[in-house]
Amino acid sequence: MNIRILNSREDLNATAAAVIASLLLNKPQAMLGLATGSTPIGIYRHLVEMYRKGQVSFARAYSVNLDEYVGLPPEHPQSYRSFMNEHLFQHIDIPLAHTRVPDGNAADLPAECAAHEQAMLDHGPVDLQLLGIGHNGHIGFNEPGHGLTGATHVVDLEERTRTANARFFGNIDDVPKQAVTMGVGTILKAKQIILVAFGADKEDIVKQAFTGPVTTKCPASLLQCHPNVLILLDQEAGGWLN
Ligand SMILES: N[C@@H]1[C@@H](O)[C@H](O)[C@@H](COP(=O)(O)O)O[C@@H]1O
Repeated sequence: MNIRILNSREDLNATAAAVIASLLLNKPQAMLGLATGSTPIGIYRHLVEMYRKGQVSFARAYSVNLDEYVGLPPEHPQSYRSFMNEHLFQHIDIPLAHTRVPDGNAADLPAECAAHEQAMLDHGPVDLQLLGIGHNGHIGFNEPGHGLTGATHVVDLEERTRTANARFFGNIDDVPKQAVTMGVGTILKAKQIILVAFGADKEDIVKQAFTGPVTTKCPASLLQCHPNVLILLDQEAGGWLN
């Protein structure tokens, strides 16, 4: 596990974008595992800028997203499909047919979960998985528990997670109670993982996840078992290392 503290969020965003761009230079058909939430927005902005300057192309790349809310149609403004279109896909040259966000509105959710896993078999494995971290240590929507499900599955969201994400919906009652998420086993199959965290409110959970015990009570701690993880932190989230 390689932990780097960057001087600013801009440095952090630029560093993560540069790692993704250099992967695509070496392997244009790479499969990217992508994340949502506020954390990756700046990284996507950098990638769009690099694309506009001709420094990176996604024309042959594939992408697969970590998660999606259950019950939101893809065109819902708060769906993660809408998020990805708005912040990345509609600004770059990735063919939309090469992008996969779970369909949380599918009539047969177990079949949708299986199809998500199959996409990673067909075009993967995931070469690089980008991750944020929730305040309770969740990755994707894998909430802390006595056990974790390995593969893509439907999960009940913790109230704390719904509250944290209510800022995007305006009203806690509008936040879905369930999500489809890659499992921790799915995430650990990625060849390389970059976890990004910024802000003082992430300091405690980042410290716990990467210096504490490996435990399902903190799903991000399982990343300690992966051979190729890069943790990128700003000064605040990495304050415990100073
Ligand atoms: N499912 C997402 C995660 O993929 C994300 O990493 C996390 C942190 O979000 P943020 O980046 O907004 O702090 O919460 C969300 O619930």
